[in-house]
Amino acid sequence: MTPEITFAMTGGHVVLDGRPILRGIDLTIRQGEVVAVLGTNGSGKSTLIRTLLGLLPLSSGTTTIYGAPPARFRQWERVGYVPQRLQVGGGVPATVGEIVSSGRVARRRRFSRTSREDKAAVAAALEAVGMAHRVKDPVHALSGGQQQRVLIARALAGQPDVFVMDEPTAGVDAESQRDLAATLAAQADLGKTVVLVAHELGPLEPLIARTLVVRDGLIVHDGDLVPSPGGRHECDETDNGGTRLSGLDLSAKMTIGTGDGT
Ligand SMILES: Nc1ncnc2c1ncn2[C@@H]1O[C@H](COP(=O)(O)OP(=O)(O)OP(=O)(O)O)[C@@H](O)[C@H]1O
Repeated sequence: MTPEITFAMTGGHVVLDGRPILRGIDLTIRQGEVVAVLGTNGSGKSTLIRTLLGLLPLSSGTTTIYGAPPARFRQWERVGYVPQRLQVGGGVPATVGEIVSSGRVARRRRFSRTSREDKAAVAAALEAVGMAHRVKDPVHALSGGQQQRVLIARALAGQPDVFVMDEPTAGVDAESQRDLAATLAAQADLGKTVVLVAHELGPLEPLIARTLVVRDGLIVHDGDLVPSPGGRHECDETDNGGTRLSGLDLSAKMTIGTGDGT
């Protein structure tokens, strides 16, 4: 049976502040795929994943999450989003435990109390990112990399069907990157979809089955990431949309680590 379609975008254009940022994206991601979105700063990677999630509106084209346009999508418990940065509003100091527990909200019935299942999922997620010992600490007392791990735990706690991660390894130390790779490998084995934006794949690289390269708001490559003799990585040349990219061109534009994420 063909896997369910997680995301489908057709002719996706996004204009921000009068500037075209996405300029015609056609993309289908099926359940169980592990996809890396690569590209230079400002190429449109975050815009693409935020638009897939309905956080930014299309100026033209269509996009769906599990078959529904974002505005009509109701199964948010199926989606785990890890944004680039932690944003805690209201000036109230939230603890690590509270942030991770908030990942369960979409799963809970309105006004229902935290269940044993909720507590177990939160504890397992904190354990997976090595932050269980900081559960009572305010998130603002954590380093950037630790905050990133808390955001990953929040997504894990929700036990979603798809993880959408915007630079999940940014600022995260090598050991924690390896832990994340192991965690995501286990999720992929469970048939979860993973879409992640990265500048350096590091230990995540063996998981990646498909690579999208975004340049100037277009997907200029959709396919494998192939190792180059120099130890760095570059994409093969069967790109999408008629733009032919040489490996040299790409590796000059992107830094894709090959080693332990250091
Ligand atoms: N809210 C916004 N209003 C106006 N322009 C925006 C907005 N958000 C992003 N942009 C612009 O859109 C372009 C693409 O930004 P985006 O964040 O998608 O890039 P990116 O590929 O994720 O970059 P990075 O690797 O630096 O995170 C940039 O030129 C950016 O300045």
